[in-house]
Amino acid sequence: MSSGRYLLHHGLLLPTVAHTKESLKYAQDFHVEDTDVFVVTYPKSGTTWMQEIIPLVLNGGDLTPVQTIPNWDRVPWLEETRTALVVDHLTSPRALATHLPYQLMPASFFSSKAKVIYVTRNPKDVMVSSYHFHKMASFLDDPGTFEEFMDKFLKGKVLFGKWTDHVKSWRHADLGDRILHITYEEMNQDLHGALRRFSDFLGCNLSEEAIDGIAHQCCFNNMRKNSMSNYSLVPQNIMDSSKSPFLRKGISGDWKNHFSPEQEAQFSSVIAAEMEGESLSFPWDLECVCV
Ligand SMILES: Nc1ncnc2c1ncn2[C@@H]1O[C@H](COP(=O)(O)OS(=O)(=O)O)[C@@H](OP(=O)(O)O)[C@H]1O
Repeated sequence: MSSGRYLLHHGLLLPTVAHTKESLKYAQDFHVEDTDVFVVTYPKSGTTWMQEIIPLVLNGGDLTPVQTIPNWDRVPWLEETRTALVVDHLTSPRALATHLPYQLMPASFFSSKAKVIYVTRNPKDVMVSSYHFHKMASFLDDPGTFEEFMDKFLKGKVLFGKWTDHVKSWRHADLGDRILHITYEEMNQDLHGALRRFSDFLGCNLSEEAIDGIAHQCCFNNMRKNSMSNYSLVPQNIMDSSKSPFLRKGISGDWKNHFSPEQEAQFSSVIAAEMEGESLSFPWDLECVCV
């Protein structure tokens, strides 16, 4: 691991391009408002998609924010350096994103009424997406071979630590009806249905017409064209989309194009062992590699 590119925060690896000790202290001391909405994800699980969706849902489908504000300022990451710079420009209800595990949320979050939407994605597709991201992002170490990256992923020696720890921390969150769990796969399969769930959860009462408009704006092909959301504003020497676009494929199951049967078996057995006793079921549980 290259020194200087990463820092450790409570044992979690974070990229210094976006996080400093000051930004992490800022996140810890952040004053959460009851009306805040947090989009929570393990990296590569659909964060950018939710940074498009949630402002639209909260604004009744008004396209202005997603057409004029880059996603990182529209729904800033709580733990990143930019939040302190843009938070005063957010209108209420504020939408914020975070990759933090539950226990590292700001102290004021736990006593607030803020809502959370937690998006989980098949960890195999998360790993594939992350692998390609490491190839195009110059501020991250080269991922090495797929085999080497899988080893790091399963050991949690990747951004924000182990996928299993992150998912479990938020599944055990004591938040009652303040939290909505959804999967990337459900969103991909039925975006309209997901939007209705978000609208109900956030009390937005969106019309079917508004939901149609939001679904149109948020579909992969349209988001890919939106310079406020496709990371094309980031200079190529920082994110090189010729190596891999940020909005890369946007599908479920791309892992089947990357894993050998042996890798799939090893990956599944490590994840299953770490999720044992959780009694969680996910849409991808019945999939296996076809040989
Ligand atoms: N609209 C839409 N539909 C379907 N899929 C989408 C959409 N927007 C983003 N994506 C896909 O999400 C993956 C990136 O994840 P994140 O946005 O969480 O990345 S990050 O954590 O913010 O770096 C990345 O997945 P992969 O394509 O598998 O690499 C993106 O393509």
